Amino acid sequence: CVLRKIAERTPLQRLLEHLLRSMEKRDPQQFFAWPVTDSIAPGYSQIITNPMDFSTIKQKIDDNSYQNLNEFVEDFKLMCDNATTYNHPDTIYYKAAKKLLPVGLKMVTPEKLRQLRPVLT
Ligand SMILES: CC(=O)c1cc(-c2ccccn2)c2ncccn12
Repeated sequence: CVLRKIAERTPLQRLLEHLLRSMEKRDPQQFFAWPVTDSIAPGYSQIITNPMDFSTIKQKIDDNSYQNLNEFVEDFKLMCDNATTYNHPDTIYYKAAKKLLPVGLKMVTPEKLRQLRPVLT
């Protein structure tokens, strides 16, 4: 029906949504769920020129903005790097980012991705 175009998912979108859900599970306090505001983080927008968070990644998946897996991984790394740039090492946000980065990167190793194929096709 031309009026209600159901958003069909490409295989890449299905892979990225699966990976995003897995990464979000490793952020139970939802520190990375939403954009960081200047009200909760003074001067944030002056210090962090390319902000990134899970909700923005989700929107980019839905908008089919990622051409490949690497662009998605780059945004995940950017999100974690922003947190270690803005926050001091003794903060919960810095420590959470330091823990989340390797966990997220392990999800996209060739070995892990091979295990995924049957599930996602
Ligand atoms: C990710 C990050 O840098 C962050 C998340 C938060 C945050 C996230 C959810 C609820 C409250 N704060 C935050 N607060 C102060 C300074 C930095 N942050």
